[in-house]
Order: sequence, then structure tokens, then C-alpha cells
Amino acid sequence: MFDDTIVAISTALGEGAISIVRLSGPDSIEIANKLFKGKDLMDVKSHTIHYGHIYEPETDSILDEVMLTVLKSPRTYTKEDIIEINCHGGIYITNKVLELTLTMGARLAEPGEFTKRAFLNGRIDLAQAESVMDLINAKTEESLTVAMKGVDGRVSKLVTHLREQVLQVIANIEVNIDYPEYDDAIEMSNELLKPLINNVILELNRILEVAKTGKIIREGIKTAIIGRPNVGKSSLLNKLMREERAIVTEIAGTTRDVIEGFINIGGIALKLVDTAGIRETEDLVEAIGVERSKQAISEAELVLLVLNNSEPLTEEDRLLLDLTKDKQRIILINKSDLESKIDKSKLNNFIETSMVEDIGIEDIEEKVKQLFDLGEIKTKDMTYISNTRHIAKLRIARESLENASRAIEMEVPVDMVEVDVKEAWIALGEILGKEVGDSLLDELFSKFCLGK
Ligand SMILES: Nc1nc2c(c(=O)[nH]1)N(C=O)[C@@H](CNc1ccc(C(=O)N[C@@H](CCC(=O)O)C(=O)O)cc1)CN2
Ligand SMILES: Nc1nc2c(ncn2[C@@H]2O[C@H](COP(=O)(O)OP(=O)(O)OP(=O)(O)O)[C@@H](O)[C@H]2O)c(=O)[nH]1
Ligand SMILES: [K+]
Ligand SMILES: [Mg+2]
Repeated sequence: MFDDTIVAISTALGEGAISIVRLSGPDSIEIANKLFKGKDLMDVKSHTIHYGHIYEPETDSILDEVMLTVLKSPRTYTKEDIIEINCHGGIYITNKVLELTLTMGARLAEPGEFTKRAFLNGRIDLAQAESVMDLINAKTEESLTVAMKGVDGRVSKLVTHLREQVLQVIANIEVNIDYPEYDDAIEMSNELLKPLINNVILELNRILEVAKTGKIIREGIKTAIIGRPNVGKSSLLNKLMREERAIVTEIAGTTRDVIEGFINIGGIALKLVDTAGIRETEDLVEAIGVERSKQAISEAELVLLVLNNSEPLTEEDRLLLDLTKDKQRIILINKSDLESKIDKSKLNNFIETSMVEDIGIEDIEEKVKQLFDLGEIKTKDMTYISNTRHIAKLRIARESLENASRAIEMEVPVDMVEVDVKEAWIALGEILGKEVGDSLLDELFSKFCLGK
């Protein structure tokens, strides 16, 4: 447990009806008691809420009328004593209450520090803590469901189960090393260890297969809208978003900065990025835009490549077709309402669209579902493994076990096999936050919002 008391505004800062200033640590109740009048907080039971006023000690004047919750260790979010002051929303009052707790000895919390304490104090494991962040960031119903399962400990249970199986392998190897006379060592390895290890590998294969979908649900699909100037990229963004998000004009080179927005296709968030049109240019500002488009292509998981039906294919179109040929991409022949001058025989697998006559938008959405297999997205099953860090660790575990399995086949001494199996054990443990270093923890938790 920590000996300092942290504080933060746990609600979004802005004009709201109520905002919460939350304290956690050994002095929470004492600090609050110095500012609160209505009841002696040192005397109240845990998990009770109290009506009263926050006073400014210097002037002895009322700052705010509040409801204040007392939550005593250990049955709390951080396992520490927690005070939640429900203030009238509004930036001035809330900040003022926060300031007063600081003058009384609390320290401003770092982003994610409450959740970090929940982890370090042993209430949740790292996978659960990471899911809390996913919960906050969720943009679709499906990603919310996945995150909630993580908070609930489903990832942790699955990984714990895998670790138990790996531990059983290690235990068997240890017996084998300690009592080699019990059995013929090699025979023992082959007959006992191999099926044990292979079972875990099979399970990991299954999990990693479904995790692809989980990752898409969690993170969405980074989608870049690419094309020459004036082909209708921004018009497409607006149509997909059903909102006038980007400026559309007949002037080529209208979009200069990257414009982003989210849409929901079949429960999956598509993170759309509208870019400057790509063409060779002398204009410095636009040249920067072109660089960004190329960057957008390389970062994208899906490219919507827009061509203009009313003009023949140009050098730039061909360049873009080439730059995106190894990507998941959808080719759109836009302005299909105008007379066609494009040579369609040179292209295959395209969708004809018109942004002015509203043609082809549903076809694009269907195509996305088809490309990413989203027709049957179900959040039951195993899709709750979705976090890139977790997936990477599961892969390491699988690889280590495959090495172990091969080593057994080659009749390598069991203590050598054990090295590989232990690597799998460690990788799985890292998912839960066992044996992870301070710097990784700092990085993970700093991505949280303030007050979480
Ligand atoms: N006012 C308020 N609302 C909130 C939170 C909060 O901290 N304060 N939460 C913050 O994220 C979420 C709720 N999550 C929570 C998760 C665990 C515990 C907790 O006290 N767990 C203890 C005791 C459980 C029990 O009493 O059965 C435990 O697990 O040991 C509290 C809140 C959302 N709403
Ligand atoms: N006829 C017709 N005009 C379109 C269509 N889509 C877009 N336009 C028009 O084409 C012009 C350019 O559209 P934008 O959406 O700004 O094109 P852009 O690709 O974003 O252009 P830059 O940002 O300048 O590269 C505008 O005048 C649009 O109204 C379409 O399907 N048919
Ligand atoms: K334009
Ligand atoms: Mg544009």
C-alpha cells in the first residue's frame, strides 16, 4: 500500500450538473474532514454518503454544497480509503475543491494512477486494468462488450488456465530432472510432455485465430481515403459520416490537413482519414499534404482509392493503384453520374459511386464487411482477447512451446526443453502483469485519462 494520498477530478471537465473529486490513500478521510462540515467523517461507517458543505478554511466561508461518499479500505476501487466529493459541476468550483484538498496534503494523481493502485494493491491484474482503459475508449457496442469482459476478468481466467497447464509441464520436467532413475528420460518426455505441450499449442492457435476479430472490434479499422485532387474524397467522407465533416469545393487542393472521423459498420469502428489529393506539385504546402497521404497509405489497414469516372486514368492514378496494390483496398470510380471517360477494362473489382446522386455508399459498406469478415461478428466466443500487447505475448508463448515440442522430438535433454517452456510461462505471466517492469507499467497507465 502507498503512504501518500492522491486526488483528481474524476469526471470530464466542463459544464455538467455534478462533478466528482476523488481522493485515495491513507489520509483521504482526514483531509476531507478538514474541509467538510455537516458530519464528523472520522465517525461514519464505510460506504455511506453524506450531505454537507465544503468550506474554505482561510475565510471560513461556504464554497460548495456537496454529497460526499466515504469508502473505507479494503472494499474499494483502489483497496485504499476513498473519498468522493460530488460537487456542483462547473470548472471553477470543481478546481477550487481540488485545490483545497491539495493544500490539505493530497497530491495530484497522475493519469491512470487510481487504476494503477488497484493493480499494484492487487485488486485487479494488468489485463483487467488495461480493459478499464478500453472501456473508456470504446466507440461501438461491440468494443464495449469486449472491454467489459476484460474488466470482468475473462482474459485473466483464460490466461491463468493456460499458465496452469504450462506449469504442469514444468512440474513434470522438474520431476524428470530430479529423479531421472524413475523412468527412461526420453521415453517420458515423448509420452508425457509432448501431448501436454501440444494441447496448449492447440489452444493458443484457437485463441489467436479468434483474437484477430477481437483486435478489430477493439481498435477498429484504420481507413485512408486516397485519390487525386478533386475526385471526391471529402465528399465521400461526408457521405459515409452522414455529416458535413470536410470542406468540399470544386477547387483542386481543397483538403490540406488530414481530416478524421469515425463511422460504425456492422459494429466495427472505421477510423476514416481524408487526405490531400496526391499529385506532383511545386506548391510547398500541398507537397507536405502529399507526403501525409503517402504516410496515410502506409499506416492504413484499409484504403478507399477514389478515381474519377469523367476523366481518363492519369499517371497519378496509376501510381496510387500501384502504391496500394498490396493493401486491403476498395477502388471507387466516383462521379458515375457524369459521362464516362475512364477505361474500366484496365481495372477490376471496383465500385461505381456518385456522391451527388448518393450511389454506392451501401455497396462500400457491404464490401468492407466482406473484406474483413464482419458479417458474423459475435462478441461471445473468444473475441475478448483483443489487445495487441496480449496477442504479442500469446504468440511468444506459442513459439516457445513449439520450440519445446521440436526439442523433445529431437531428443534434446529435458532441462534444455524446460528453458523454452519457462519462456512460455513468463510470457503468459506478463499478460497478467507478473514480472513486468516499472517502465512498462508507467507507459501503460499514462495512457489513461486523469482521474481514472
Ligand atoms: N462514483 C463512482 N462511480 C464509479 C466508479 C467510481 O470509482 N466511483 N468506478 C470506477 O471505476 C466505476 C465502478 N467500478 C468499481 C469497481 C470496483 C469497486 C470496488 O469497490 N471494488 C471492491 C469492492 C466490491 C464490493 O463491494 O463488492 C473490490 O472489488 O474489492 C468500485 C467501483 C464506475 N462508476
Ligand atoms: N458530378 C459529381 N461531382 C462530384 C461527385 N463527388 C464530388 N463531386 C464534386 O467534385 C468536387 C470536388 O469534391 P471534393 O470532395 O472536394 O474532392 P476531393 O477529392 O476531396 O478534393 P481535394 O480535397 O481538393 O483533393 C466538388 O465540386 C464536388 O461537389 C460526384 O459523384 N459527381
Ligand atoms: K476539392
Ligand atoms: Mg478534399
